[in-house]
Amino acid sequence: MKIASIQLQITDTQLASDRIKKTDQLLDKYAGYDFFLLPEIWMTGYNTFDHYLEEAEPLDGPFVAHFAQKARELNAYLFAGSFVEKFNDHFYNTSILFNRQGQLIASYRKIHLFTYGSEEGELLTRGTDPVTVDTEFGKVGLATCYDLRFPEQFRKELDRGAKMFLITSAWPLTRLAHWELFNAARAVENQCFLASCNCVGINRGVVLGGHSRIIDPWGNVVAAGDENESVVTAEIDLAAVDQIREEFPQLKHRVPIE
Ligand SMILES: NC(=O)CCC(=O)C(=O)O
Repeated sequence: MKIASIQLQITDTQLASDRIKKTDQLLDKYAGYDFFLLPEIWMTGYNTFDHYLEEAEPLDGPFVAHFAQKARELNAYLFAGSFVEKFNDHFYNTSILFNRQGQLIASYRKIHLFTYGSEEGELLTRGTDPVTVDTEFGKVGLATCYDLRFPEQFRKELDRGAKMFLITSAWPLTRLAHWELFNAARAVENQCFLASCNCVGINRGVVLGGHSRIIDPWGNVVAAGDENESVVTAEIDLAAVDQIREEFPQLKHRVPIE
């Protein structure tokens, strides 16, 4: 599987339409790849909380339609990151995954909303269900940024058969050490691949940390970004998951703890 994590730069002066245009251009540049990732609430800007409600869209709105078409054009899986979803009178931080035909095969509403210096928890409703979904490469589990701190969500996804975690993020540079640690820990403890997509740039005074990663089930960082806009790429084979689980069967040694 050829995978590309599009580590977008977010600045306060960009228009949403320009962000989409730039993203389309970056995606087109990597046509031929099998799997793409984009960051968290990148169209609005994660820290642009005063725009959340006005820019929110339903799941059958233009944002989702646009990237369904893009996945179809690219003939690739596209984890288009997250956007502010409006459903009835509620708003969610919802990430979306399309298959090669442009079908929306999974949507995930962020469970652990971030409240530390963030308005996310006041504006949005939290999701309740972890999400896993089959792809032609194996089952993947979805998660969003702050979720990384909650290993039980990833265990649940593992127990549902996940072989790779896809993480969409807007994680700040000030806690880069935590980001690197949790990316690796979630991969190693579950013997899964993990691919993450973080943004870079300065959004409402918050310096975003980048360092998107692709990590194998042994914890090796196969590819990683820095603090600049870039596309982090790798070629991986999810068969390595079964191989490593067989060679080092830690998951068989779990003891139920009440
Ligand atoms: N967007 C987020 O969820 C930020 C999470 C974060 O900054 C942290 O966990 O630290």
